[in-house]
Amino acid sequence: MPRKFFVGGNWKCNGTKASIEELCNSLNKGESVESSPVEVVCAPPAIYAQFARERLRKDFHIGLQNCWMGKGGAFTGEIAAEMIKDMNFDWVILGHSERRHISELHENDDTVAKKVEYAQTVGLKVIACIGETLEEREAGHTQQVNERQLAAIAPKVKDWNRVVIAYEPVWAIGTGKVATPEQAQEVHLFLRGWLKKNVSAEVAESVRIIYGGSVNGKNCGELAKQPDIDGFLVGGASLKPEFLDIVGSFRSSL
Ligand SMILES: O=C[C@H](O)COP(=O)(O)O
Repeated sequence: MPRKFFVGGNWKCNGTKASIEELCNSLNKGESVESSPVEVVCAPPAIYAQFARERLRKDFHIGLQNCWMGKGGAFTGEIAAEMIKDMNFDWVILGHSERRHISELHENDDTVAKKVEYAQTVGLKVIACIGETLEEREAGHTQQVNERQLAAIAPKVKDWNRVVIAYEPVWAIGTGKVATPEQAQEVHLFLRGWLKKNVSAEVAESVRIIYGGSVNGKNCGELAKQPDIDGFLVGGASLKPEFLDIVGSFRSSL
Protein backbone atom coordinates (compact mmCIF):
# COMPACT_ATOMS: atom_id res chain seq x y z
CA MET A 1 0.00 0.00 0.00
CA PRO A 2 1.44 3.42 -0.90
CA ARG A 3 2.39 5.65 2.00
CA LYS A 4 -0.05 8.52 2.41
CA PHE A 5 1.69 11.87 1.86
CA PHE A 6 1.88 13.93 5.05
CA VAL A 7 2.28 17.69 5.36
CA GLY A 8 2.74 19.29 8.76
CA GLY A 9 2.70 23.02 9.36
CA ASN A 10 4.70 23.96 12.43
CA TRP A 11 3.66 27.49 13.29
CA LYS A 12 6.27 27.56 16.09
CA CYS A 13 5.95 30.47 18.54
CA ASN A 14 4.24 32.77 16.06
CA GLY A 15 0.86 34.38 15.76
CA THR A 16 -1.82 36.54 17.25
CA LYS A 17 -5.57 36.06 17.07
CA ALA A 18 -5.62 38.47 14.15
CA SER A 19 -2.79 36.86 12.18
CA ILE A 20 -4.12 33.35 12.80
CA GLU A 21 -7.57 34.37 11.63
CA GLU A 22 -6.01 35.83 8.49
CA LEU A 23 -3.90 32.72 7.88
CA CYS A 24 -6.88 30.40 8.35
CA ASN A 25 -8.94 32.50 5.96
CA SER A 26 -6.30 32.23 3.28
CA LEU A 27 -5.73 28.50 3.82
CA ASN A 28 -9.46 27.90 3.71
CA LYS A 29 -9.53 29.11 0.10
CA GLY A 30 -7.72 26.06 -1.29
CA GLU A 31 -9.62 23.13 -2.73
CA SER A 32 -10.54 20.34 -0.32
CA VAL A 33 -8.06 17.50 0.16
CA GLU A 34 -10.64 15.39 1.98
CA SER A 35 -10.51 12.62 -0.57
CA SER A 36 -6.92 13.20 -1.75
CA PRO A 37 -3.98 11.03 -0.72
CA VAL A 38 -2.56 13.63 1.65
CA GLU A 39 -2.87 14.19 5.38
CA VAL A 40 -2.42 17.72 6.69
CA VAL A 41 -1.74 18.74 10.29
CA CYS A 42 -1.15 22.33 11.39
CA ALA A 43 0.43 22.93 14.79
CA PRO A 44 -0.27 26.39 16.23
CA PRO A 45 1.11 27.56 19.56
CA ALA A 46 -0.86 25.62 22.20
CA ILE A 47 -2.80 28.61 23.45
CA TYR A 48 -4.21 29.20 19.97
CA ALA A 49 -4.92 25.54 19.12
CA GLN A 50 -8.65 25.68 19.80
CA PHE A 51 -8.93 29.16 18.27
CA ALA A 52 -7.29 27.86 15.09
CA ARG A 53 -9.42 24.71 15.00
CA GLU A 54 -12.59 26.77 15.10
CA ARG A 55 -11.42 28.74 12.06
CA LEU A 56 -9.43 26.30 9.95
CA ARG A 57 -10.96 24.09 7.26
CA LYS A 58 -11.91 20.67 8.60
CA ASP A 59 -9.74 18.70 6.17
CA PHE A 60 -6.65 20.25 7.85
CA HIS A 61 -6.16 18.84 11.32
CA ILE A 62 -4.69 20.61 14.33
CA GLY A 63 -1.83 19.24 16.40
CA LEU A 64 0.38 20.53 19.21
CA GLN A 65 4.10 21.31 19.14
CA ASN A 66 5.20 19.62 22.34
CA CYS A 67 3.97 17.96 25.52
CA TRP A 68 5.21 16.86 28.91
CA MET A 69 7.00 13.50 29.16
CA GLY A 70 4.61 11.85 31.61
CA LYS A 71 1.39 12.21 33.51
CA GLY A 72 0.33 15.73 34.41
CA GLY A 73 0.82 17.14 37.90
CA ALA A 74 3.12 19.66 39.54
CA PHE A 75 4.96 20.69 36.35
CA THR A 76 4.36 24.41 36.08
CA GLY A 77 3.94 25.62 32.55
CA GLU A 78 3.79 22.18 30.95
CA ILE A 79 0.97 20.64 28.93
CA ALA A 80 0.27 16.95 29.56
CA ALA A 81 -0.37 14.54 26.71
CA GLU A 82 -3.70 13.62 28.36
CA MET A 83 -4.81 17.22 28.09
CA ILE A 84 -4.09 17.29 24.38
CA LYS A 85 -6.11 14.11 23.96
CA ASP A 86 -8.85 15.42 26.24
CA MET A 87 -9.22 18.42 23.95
CA ASN A 88 -9.53 16.00 21.01
CA PHE A 89 -6.30 16.93 19.29
CA ASP A 90 -4.69 13.83 17.80
CA TRP A 91 -1.14 14.85 16.86
CA VAL A 92 1.89 16.17 18.70
CA ILE A 93 5.32 17.16 17.37
CA LEU A 94 8.12 15.84 19.59
CA GLY A 95 11.89 16.24 19.58
CA HIS A 96 11.94 19.27 17.31
CA SER A 97 15.51 20.49 16.87
CA GLU A 98 14.65 23.83 18.46
CA ARG A 99 13.71 21.93 21.60
CA ARG A 100 16.86 19.82 21.36
CA HIS A 101 19.35 22.58 20.58
CA ILE A 102 18.16 25.85 22.11
CA SER A 103 20.25 25.77 25.25
CA GLU A 104 17.45 26.92 27.56
CA LEU A 105 15.31 23.97 26.45
CA HIS A 106 17.95 21.35 25.83
CA GLU A 107 15.96 18.15 25.31
CA ASN A 108 18.13 15.10 24.80
CA ASP A 109 17.49 11.72 23.18
CA ASP A 110 16.23 10.32 26.45
CA THR A 111 13.75 13.17 27.02
CA VAL A 112 12.43 12.81 23.50
CA ALA A 113 12.13 9.03 23.85
CA LYS A 114 10.15 9.41 27.09
CA LYS A 115 7.82 11.91 25.44
CA VAL A 116 7.30 9.69 22.39
CA GLU A 117 6.50 6.74 24.62
CA TYR A 118 4.13 8.56 26.92
CA ALA A 119 2.24 10.47 24.22
CA GLN A 120 1.34 7.19 22.57
CA THR A 121 0.06 5.64 25.79
CA VAL A 122 -2.68 8.27 25.92
CA GLY A 123 -3.51 7.74 22.25
CA LEU A 124 -1.72 10.62 20.58
CA LYS A 125 -0.11 10.30 17.17
CA VAL A 126 3.46 11.58 17.03
CA ILE A 127 5.61 13.51 14.57
CA ALA A 128 9.06 12.59 15.89
CA CYS A 129 11.87 14.86 14.70
CA ILE A 130 15.50 14.01 14.15
CA GLY A 131 18.35 15.66 12.29
CA GLU A 132 22.01 16.59 12.33
CA THR A 133 23.64 19.99 12.85
CA LEU A 134 25.95 21.58 10.30
CA GLU A 135 29.00 20.70 12.42
CA GLU A 136 27.87 17.08 12.59
CA ARG A 137 27.32 16.94 8.82
CA GLU A 138 30.66 18.55 8.08
CA ALA A 139 32.38 16.12 10.41
CA GLY A 140 30.85 13.27 8.39
CA HIS A 141 28.53 12.21 11.21
CA THR A 142 25.16 12.64 9.49
CA GLN A 143 24.23 8.95 9.49
CA GLN A 144 25.58 8.34 12.97
CA VAL A 145 23.59 11.22 14.52
CA ASN A 146 20.34 10.37 12.78
CA GLU A 147 20.78 6.71 13.62
CA ARG A 148 21.37 7.55 17.28
CA GLN A 149 18.30 9.78 17.47
CA LEU A 150 16.11 7.23 15.67
CA ALA A 151 17.45 4.37 17.79
CA ALA A 152 16.38 6.24 20.94
CA ILE A 153 12.83 6.61 19.66
CA ALA A 154 12.28 3.29 17.85
CA PRO A 155 11.97 0.97 20.90
CA LYS A 156 9.32 3.29 22.35
CA VAL A 157 7.02 3.14 19.34
CA LYS A 158 3.97 0.98 19.87
CA ASP A 159 2.29 1.43 16.51
CA TRP A 160 4.31 2.76 13.59
CA ASN A 161 1.11 3.65 11.76
CA ARG A 162 0.66 6.38 14.36
CA VAL A 163 4.17 7.80 14.14
CA VAL A 164 5.72 9.94 11.41
CA ILE A 165 9.49 10.50 11.38
CA ALA A 166 10.51 14.03 10.42
CA TYR A 167 14.08 14.32 9.15
CA GLU A 168 15.01 17.94 9.66
CA PRO A 169 18.68 18.82 9.16
CA VAL A 170 19.27 21.63 11.62
CA TRP A 171 21.36 23.59 9.09
CA ALA A 172 18.35 23.77 6.77
CA ILE A 173 15.84 25.01 9.33
CA GLY A 174 14.85 28.62 8.91
CA THR A 175 18.01 29.31 6.91
CA GLY A 176 16.63 29.27 3.38
CA LYS A 177 19.28 26.61 2.71
CA VAL A 178 17.11 23.63 1.78
CA ALA A 179 18.69 20.19 1.46
CA THR A 180 18.95 19.13 -2.15
CA PRO A 181 16.49 16.38 -3.12
CA GLU A 182 19.50 14.04 -3.35
CA GLN A 183 20.79 14.97 0.12
CA ALA A 184 17.37 14.46 1.69
CA GLN A 185 16.69 11.24 -0.24
CA GLU A 186 20.02 9.82 0.86
CA VAL A 187 19.19 10.27 4.55
CA HIS A 188 15.59 9.08 4.15
CA LEU A 189 16.79 5.93 2.41
CA PHE A 190 19.35 5.39 5.15
CA LEU A 191 16.64 5.74 7.83
CA ARG A 192 14.36 3.30 6.03
CA GLY A 193 17.25 0.87 5.79
CA TRP A 194 17.94 1.24 9.48
CA LEU A 195 14.29 0.51 10.27
CA LYS A 196 14.36 -2.55 8.02
CA LYS A 197 17.37 -3.90 9.84
CA ASN A 198 16.36 -2.99 13.38
CA VAL A 199 12.54 -3.01 13.42
CA SER A 200 11.04 -4.85 10.45
CA ALA A 201 10.75 -4.79 6.69
CA GLU A 202 7.02 -4.02 7.02
CA VAL A 203 7.63 -0.98 9.21
CA ALA A 204 10.44 0.26 6.93
CA GLU A 205 8.08 0.04 3.97
CA SER A 206 5.04 1.63 5.61
CA VAL A 207 6.36 4.35 7.93
CA ARG A 208 6.21 7.88 6.63
CA ILE A 209 9.49 9.79 6.67
CA ILE A 210 8.98 13.47 5.96
CA TYR A 211 11.51 16.20 5.32
CA GLY A 212 11.74 19.59 7.03
CA GLY A 213 14.04 22.57 6.53
CA SER A 214 13.36 25.61 4.32
CA VAL A 215 10.64 23.85 2.33
CA ASN A 216 8.65 26.30 0.23
CA GLY A 217 6.19 26.40 -2.62
CA LYS A 218 8.99 26.33 -5.17
CA ASN A 219 11.27 23.56 -3.93
CA CYS A 220 8.62 21.14 -2.62
CA GLY A 221 7.83 19.54 -5.98
CA GLU A 222 11.33 18.19 -6.64
CA LEU A 223 11.70 16.98 -3.07
CA ALA A 224 8.31 15.26 -3.21
CA LYS A 225 9.40 13.27 -6.26
CA GLN A 226 12.05 11.45 -4.25
CA PRO A 227 10.95 7.88 -3.55
CA ASP A 228 11.61 7.97 0.20
CA ILE A 229 10.29 11.46 0.94
CA ASP A 230 6.70 11.09 2.10
CA GLY A 231 5.89 14.70 2.84
CA PHE A 232 7.11 17.71 4.76
CA LEU A 233 7.26 19.44 8.09
CA VAL A 234 7.09 23.11 7.21
CA GLY A 235 8.00 26.07 9.40
CA GLY A 236 8.13 29.55 7.85
CA ALA A 237 6.12 28.73 4.75
CA SER A 238 3.33 27.19 6.83
CA LEU A 239 2.45 30.74 7.90
CA LYS A 240 1.88 31.82 4.32
CA PRO A 241 -0.66 31.02 1.60
CA GLU A 242 2.06 29.05 -0.23
CA PHE A 243 1.50 26.30 2.33
CA LEU A 244 -1.32 25.26 -0.01
CA ASP A 245 1.21 24.70 -2.80
CA ILE A 246 3.24 22.51 -0.46
CA VAL A 247 0.13 20.52 0.43
CA GLY A 248 -0.54 20.15 -3.30
CA SER A 249 2.93 18.72 -3.90
CA PHE A 250 1.54 15.29 -3.02
CA ARG A 251 0.72 15.20 -6.74
CA SER A 252 4.44 15.24 -7.59
CA SER A 253 4.93 12.17 -5.41
CA LEU A 254 2.35 10.04 -7.23
O1 LIG B 1 9.31 22.24 11.92
C1 LIG B 1 9.67 22.83 10.91
C2 LIG B 1 11.06 23.05 10.63
O2 LIG B 1 11.72 23.56 11.75
C3 LIG B 1 11.34 23.77 9.36
O3 LIG B 1 11.27 25.16 9.52
P1 LIG B 1 11.47 26.08 8.21
O4 LIG B 1 10.53 25.53 7.17
O5 LIG B 1 11.12 27.45 8.65
O6 LIG B 1 12.88 25.91 7.78
